[in-house]
Amino acid sequence: MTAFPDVPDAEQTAAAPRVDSEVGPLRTVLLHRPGNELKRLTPRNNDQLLFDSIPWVDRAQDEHDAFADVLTGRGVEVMRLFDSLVVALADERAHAAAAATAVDRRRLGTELADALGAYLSTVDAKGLADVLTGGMTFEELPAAEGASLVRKMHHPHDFVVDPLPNLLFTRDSSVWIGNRVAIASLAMPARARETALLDLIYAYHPRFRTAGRAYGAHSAPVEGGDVLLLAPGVIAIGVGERTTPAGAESLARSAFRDGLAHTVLAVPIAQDRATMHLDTVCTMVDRDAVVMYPAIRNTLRAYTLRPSETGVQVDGPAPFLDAAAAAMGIDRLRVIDTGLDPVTAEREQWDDGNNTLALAPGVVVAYERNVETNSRLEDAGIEVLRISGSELGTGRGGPRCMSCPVSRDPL
Ligand SMILES: NC(=O)NCCC[C@H](N)C(=O)O
Repeated sequence: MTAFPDVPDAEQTAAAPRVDSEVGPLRTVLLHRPGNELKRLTPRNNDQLLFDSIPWVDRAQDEHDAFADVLTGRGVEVMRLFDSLVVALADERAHAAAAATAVDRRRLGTELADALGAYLSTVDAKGLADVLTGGMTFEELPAAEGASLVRKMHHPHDFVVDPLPNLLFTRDSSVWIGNRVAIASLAMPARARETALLDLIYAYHPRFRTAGRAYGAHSAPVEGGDVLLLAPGVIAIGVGERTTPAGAESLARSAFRDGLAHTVLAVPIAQDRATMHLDTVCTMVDRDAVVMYPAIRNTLRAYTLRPSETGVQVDGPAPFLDAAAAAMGIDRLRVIDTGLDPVTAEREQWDDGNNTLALAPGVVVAYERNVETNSRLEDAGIEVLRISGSELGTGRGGPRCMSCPVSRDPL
């Protein structure tokens, strides 16, 4: 007898959502193949939309397909965000809620807001997903020409619905901790609407129907790129450009309350674009090893949070590597660093050399361009599966940023 009669058998036998570590064998991952939203990027809007240059979209798609192929070639089930969204939007409650998230009344005024709402209510799930991800311009809004001042005063290429080019970085918008999913609270206005889409996917996609939630999109800012599951029960949370101290504390409280963690390390990182998330400077490559930007190796510190009878006990700060090893119950965390000389290290850190995605202990996906870091990883016994990322990298994210693990086997 199947647990959910209306859920396809293949999905009922798929790995249950659960992630307890960074390196447990990866079973299922959520990716987003870049689509029309990347075609919206221009030299006028790329900074605001958090891209460093204008990607060649066809090539970015090819690179992403190759990334997905590496994962499927290693037995990983790849779920795609766009397809998952279309499945979720087939439910009319999700469709109505999604359309509402796209209508910005403050920007559009009553007449155009109503026109957009009415139009979106008529499009099918795929058409709505296209607008939600790729955005819509004033000239694309198929409403009757009225006397709307808003329409007259906007350029036809201005956005009625903003595109979401950073959906590519599925790591940041949601994160699985144990058997619960935390919808992130994204700090940058250009990404804020992403969480509404993830919220709908997790609420209405049959695969996630029974998934419990941790934390919440309306809480203080926390982005998934800052959240590292160092070991079962041990979470490191970067605090910098994106995740705030209040966000880290509140995620820690939520994880303690739900029994998902016994220790949380809050790790201050520089509030710069180059180090926007903890996973831009440090990712796990084995049960007891990280690849880390050498410039921070000796200065990275951590506050240790543990549940206490009165709430949460905060100790430190102490050197990150010591605090992490102590929390993980190991003698020491091995460090493989990015390049020998400071200039190479800085270049490869910028190009996401530290941003690896572990498929299993000692097996990672990395951008091929970070030659020095990759060879240092191999010297340390790590298998490196190289992918090209010349176009994908224009959004400033690597293999870890572009993947949200949904299921990993226990270590
Ligand atoms: N975890 C990550 O470091 N994600 C990369 C996000 C890049 C994106 N363009 C952003 O600025 O948010």
